[in-house]
Amino acid sequence: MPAPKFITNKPRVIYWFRTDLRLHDSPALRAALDLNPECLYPIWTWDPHYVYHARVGPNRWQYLIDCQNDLSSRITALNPKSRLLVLREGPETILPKLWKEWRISHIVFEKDTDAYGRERDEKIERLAKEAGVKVVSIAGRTLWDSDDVVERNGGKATMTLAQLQTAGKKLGEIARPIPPPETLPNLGELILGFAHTQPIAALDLNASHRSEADKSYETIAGPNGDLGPPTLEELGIRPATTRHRGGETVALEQMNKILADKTYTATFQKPNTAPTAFEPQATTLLSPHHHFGSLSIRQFYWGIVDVVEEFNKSGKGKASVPPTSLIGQLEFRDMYFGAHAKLGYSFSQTIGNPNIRFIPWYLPSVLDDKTGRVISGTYYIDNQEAEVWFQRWKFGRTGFPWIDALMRQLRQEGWIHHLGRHAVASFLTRGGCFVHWERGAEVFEEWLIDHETACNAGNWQWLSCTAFFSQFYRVYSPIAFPKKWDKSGNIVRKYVPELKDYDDKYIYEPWKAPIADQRKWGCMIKDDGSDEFTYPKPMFDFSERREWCLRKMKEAYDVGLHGNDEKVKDGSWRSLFGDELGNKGDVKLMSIGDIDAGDNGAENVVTAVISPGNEDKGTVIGQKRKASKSQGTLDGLVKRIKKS
Ligand SMILES: Cc1cc2nc3c(=O)[nH]c(=O)nc-3n(C[C@H](O)[C@H](O)[C@H](O)COP(=O)(O)OP(=O)(O)OC[C@H]3O[C@@H](n4cnc5c(N)ncnc54)[C@H](O)[C@@H]3O)c2cc1C
Repeated sequence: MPAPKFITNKPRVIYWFRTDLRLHDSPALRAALDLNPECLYPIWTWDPHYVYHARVGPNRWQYLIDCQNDLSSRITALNPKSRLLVLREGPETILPKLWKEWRISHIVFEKDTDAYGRERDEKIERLAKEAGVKVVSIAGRTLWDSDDVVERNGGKATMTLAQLQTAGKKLGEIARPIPPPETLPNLGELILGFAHTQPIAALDLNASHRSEADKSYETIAGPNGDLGPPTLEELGIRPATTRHRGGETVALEQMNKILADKTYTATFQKPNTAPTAFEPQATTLLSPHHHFGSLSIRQFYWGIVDVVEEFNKSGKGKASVPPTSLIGQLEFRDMYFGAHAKLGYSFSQTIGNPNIRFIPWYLPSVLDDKTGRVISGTYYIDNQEAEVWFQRWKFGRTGFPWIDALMRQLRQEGWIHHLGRHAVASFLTRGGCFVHWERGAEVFEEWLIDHETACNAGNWQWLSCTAFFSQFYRVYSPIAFPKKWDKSGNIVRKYVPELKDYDDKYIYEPWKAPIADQRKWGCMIKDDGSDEFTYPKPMFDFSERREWCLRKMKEAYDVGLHGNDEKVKDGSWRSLFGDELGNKGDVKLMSIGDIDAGDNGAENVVTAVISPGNEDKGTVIGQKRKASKSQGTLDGLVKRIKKS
């Protein structure tokens, strides 16, 4: 295709916002402005991949919309004739039309090393080449370009902090942040005279969060025809419940407040921050801003470095250092990005991943026969009891108040402290339920406002001792661990209000309270109901489960298989383990979407019958909406959870 003709010789630029919803310290935006364009279109493409195939609950949707509205206002503050343009169409179809219609010469964006992001961008680059449009893609999401990190790590995934730090040293000093632009070019004319391509209706992993049908693809420019950011109503998504708000303005305020507390910033040590603290929390809560790029990681990094230098000179004491310091936290983030950048899709799953130990967890994922990738939200229910434990864990009904408080905080607010994440992840996997870490990672994907594939998958691997960390005998107690931080259990009183009047002595172990006291404190510990006057008994004996899990972990470590071993892929691993797991049987269920996240949750349970003998290959021979087979105790549990 011949190159488009331009009226002037100046570039006409699309700036494509994706992982960088900010104006400050954006190397890619700077590159776009350095082109000295005749016009600049700041756009966001409403990509069906994220709308339907990534698991996103109401709180993260709201956070994204907050970021978009704030960005749009900040753009308009610099140029009243400009704003963020949200185009309700996927990038692969809309961009070629825009290039033509708007006579675009360049498209500029922040580099994305996520597996899907890379695949999408490769396609866009091909299409741009065909259309004679120049592509400028610049790293800015991490301290160092993750591809450069991998290269300096000998072409390997960064699996330890030391590897990241060594690669970082070779790459040299992290660039200082770039100041925000003082002006922005005008938009070009906003012609949208082309046909709108709507996505093909496919499986919607977020259906359970919608109270109405998604209308976001009805028109290209949204209900007001102004290309403004959508609302939750337009998406049909239920209202958000989080108090955490997104956007560059809030992010910068939050960061500046943290940096102004020089002692906190300089002496921060992650293991000394209380996971039981919630208002205010003990750590920075900047992770969702880093995820959406509403706060530049380098801006924060250099802010910390400057404070640390000043603190060390002040004679007030010695600043903390990695891995426990704030800089250490940012380095961990880069380490996971380096691993993900190298391994792509296989980073976030066991099967096919050479770095992940194989543990025969319950509720393993179903794989796509063609790609070998996990089909998000689908798994084998190979053990009914484990499925019940998993659902009880997810909805905060385990009977262990510490675990339930955290899981309810996560669902309600979309953020929990790092050590809280440790506690619930350890409990679900190697320290209690022995459920696959991929199940937990999916729940986090759905509910976290800071969900980041690299960090989520990487940290779940760490906590389940499948990669990055191997001390599986270090298990978090759901009683002794929170007691160490908060004897009176304020976090439980806040998020498990049934127990708010319990005495400190029983707050983490309410089942031990005498019946008369249970009555006096207005909440009976029993399993046959879930109203505000009852709270369940613990779903298992924790000590017994811990011992059982430790035995299984030791066995798996001794067997020594990894995600890329043939025995793991073909299912013959079973012959190497004892039969205690019981994950055999001829009919398996898998569920797509959510068992129960809302009123229509049960509608979204999908069952699939797996042909006997094909369990390991994941061959689905029949699939239909709504459970066709009684799920026994599971149904009862779902009903009880819904009632609560
Ligand atoms: C099971 C599990 C799942 C997790 N999933 C995610 C996720 O999806 N997205 C995410 O950003 N973090 C994730 N984390 C890492 C960590 O818990 C959060 O980044 C952190 O709690 C965010 O709170 P904060 O901003 O107050 O962190 P702070 O302690 O204030 O740290 C500052 C920044 O450093 C980064 N950071 C800190 N710890 C980590 C870490 N362990 N790994 C990667 N980056 C880190 C974050 O960007 C954070 O904002 C997960 C941890 C666990 C154990």
